[in-house]
Amino acid sequence: MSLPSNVRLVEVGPRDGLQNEAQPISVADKVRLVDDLTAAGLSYIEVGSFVSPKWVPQMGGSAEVFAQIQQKPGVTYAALAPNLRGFEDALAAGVKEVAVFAAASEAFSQRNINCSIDESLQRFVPIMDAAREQGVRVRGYVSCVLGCPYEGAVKAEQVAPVARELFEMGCYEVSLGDTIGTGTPGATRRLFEVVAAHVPRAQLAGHFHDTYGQALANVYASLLEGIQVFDSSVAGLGGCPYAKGASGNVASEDVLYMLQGLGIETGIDLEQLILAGQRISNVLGRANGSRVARARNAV
Ligand SMILES: CC(C)(COP(=O)([O-])OP(=O)([O-])OC[C@H]1O[C@@H](n2cnc3c(N)ncnc32)[C@H](O)[C@@H]1OP(=O)([O-])[O-])[C@@H](O)C(=O)NCCC(=O)NCCSC(=O)C[C@@](C)(O)CC(=O)[O-]
Repeated sequence: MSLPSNVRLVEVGPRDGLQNEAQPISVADKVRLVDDLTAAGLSYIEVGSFVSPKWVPQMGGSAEVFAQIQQKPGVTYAALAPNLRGFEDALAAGVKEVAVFAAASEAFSQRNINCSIDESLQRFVPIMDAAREQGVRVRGYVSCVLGCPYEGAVKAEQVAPVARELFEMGCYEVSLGDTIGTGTPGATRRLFEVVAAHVPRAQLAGHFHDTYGQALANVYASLLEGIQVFDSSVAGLGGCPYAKGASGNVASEDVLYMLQGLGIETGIDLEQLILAGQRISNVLGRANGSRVARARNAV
């Protein structure tokens, strides 16, 4: 299969990135991050989550963040919603696109959202109904597609029915998450081969964490499988509060640099993206997790 000429990056830094931070991050800093990402030309930014603040305190201020960001026409500003309550709160905050999240592993589902995989899928049905009524698009996630922190190996055959269910209930796109970053390019290719028999490739996305240093290689393996949408996190921010030791998402700057090298168009400005990543890294007081940004900033 030849490489695509266009790729869409879904910037998850403000949500997947910041949700795992122990230190408080002000609404103003979150807003500035989202505005910086908009300025860099991202067309899709996951801004926050409408989940229980007892479970993920860092996402508690998502409504305020939505109220203060400068929304640019044509850019999607999305939020996670785990249940109807979250969906309604998101709607009240003016959110126009939400994401629901399930898992391919029972143990992870229980730890992350306190219910079984089946229960979670049933919980999404009223969200889908309400979203259809309100004209809100819904994206779906499946976590632990290449490994689970509690159950170990996860087979592609476990992932496919969950992805299909999300797609059939109305998710326009299903993002497959390597939550703990254990996947390798061979396993990634096989995953997409198996899942693509149930969900069209054009409706699948890759979401790779870099815990084992495989994320960029897995993005490339996915490109070879015809996947054209990738979730990434500026400065490689992130982790998952329910996956101990999980490191950040693949850094947006690193994915963009690779895509530019492959002649693949994204519409994103690398230098502006590096500025956005460095600014939030300074706020967090930590080293920038993007190798491209570190190299550029060292020059
Ligand atoms: C799903 C629940 C709420 C179930 O949590 P629960 O305790 O089973 O829910 P409940 O219905 O029994 O409610 C308990 C309390 O939460 C409140 N509540 C209930 N719903 C909401 C809501 N929407 N917003 C705010 N509050 C809410 C509810 O009102 C109640 O409050 P109390 O009476 O105790 O004061 C909880 O488990 C939860 O919020 N989990 C979120 C976990 C999370 O955000 N994880 C990270 C995102 S997933 C991820 O990162 C993976 C991904 C997507 O990036 C892909 C990958 O890498 O794999």
